[in-house]
Amino acid sequence: MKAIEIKKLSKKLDTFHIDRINFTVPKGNIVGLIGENGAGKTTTIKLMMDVIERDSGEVLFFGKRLNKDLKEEISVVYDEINFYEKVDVVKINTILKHIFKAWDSTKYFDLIDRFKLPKNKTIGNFSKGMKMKLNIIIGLAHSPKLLILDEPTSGLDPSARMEMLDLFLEFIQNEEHSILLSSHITNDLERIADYIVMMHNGRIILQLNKDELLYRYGIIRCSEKQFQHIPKHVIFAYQISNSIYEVVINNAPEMKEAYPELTIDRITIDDMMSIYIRGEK
Ligand SMILES: Nc1ncnc2c1ncn2[C@@H]1O[C@H](COP(=O)(O)OP(=O)(O)OP(=O)(O)O)[C@@H](O)[C@H]1O
Repeated sequence: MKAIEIKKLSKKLDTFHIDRINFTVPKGNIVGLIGENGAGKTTTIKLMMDVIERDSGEVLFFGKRLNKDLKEEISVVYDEINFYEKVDVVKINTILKHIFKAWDSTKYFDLIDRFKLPKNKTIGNFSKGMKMKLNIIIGLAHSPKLLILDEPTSGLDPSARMEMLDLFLEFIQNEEHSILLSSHITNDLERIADYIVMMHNGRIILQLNKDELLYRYGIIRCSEKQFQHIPKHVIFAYQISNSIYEVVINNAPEMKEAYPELTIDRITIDDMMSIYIRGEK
């Protein structure tokens, strides 16, 4: 079962084009959507949720088009909070329990305590990180099956980030829950994501199981002469700095056997993205 299935989703904005993107979020999994600033991650999420009207393509949640009932089962957390400024967390509970059918006040206050958010301050006096935590807590307290998070950890300090990642892992434990999470912090995704979807210039350039990605992809640092021997079809991207070629390849295990003289290092998702963005394809 797929929690999300996106088929040929397209949208032309002024100078930017979301170009026939396809990807899926399998139920019970965490999918990390990564890409540089302006790659189109937020626009994609807004198109999925009908916040922006799409030109073409289809988005299915649990096999169905978005409707009122489905919206109850999906939480979308954007990286901004803008309408709760004058109230405190207690008042938010009072408001939202009347809005969401499945609002869980106990879960909400448990998480408020767990993340040490003050009960006596209005949200306008919260720090950016505190607002971000609150946003995520609200997202979880209306008991969704699917959580969609846009840059959820970017304003958090390292210990809060780790705690939030643990919370996401707890959320998917029952195998009925799924997460789509956009982030620049690829370390976070390496830690928790089951699948990685890479976006660049409004297109999906790669989607793969994370373990397979880290197993299959590798990085070769070599001379130009050695570079000429690397079969072109295994090259994902490369860049040249100070006459050293840094080459991202898509079949490290086979290349290690075929070219034992080459040193093939493990790759990070950061390296992959930055060489793809700055280098040659
Ligand atoms: N309403 C709009 N009208 C015109 N262009 C837009 C609109 N919204 C977004 N864009 C453009 O779409 C592109 C993608 O923006 P988007 O916010 O989706 O990127 P992103 O991957 O989420 O970036 P970031 O990591 O910086 O948040 C940008 O070039 C942006 O200027």
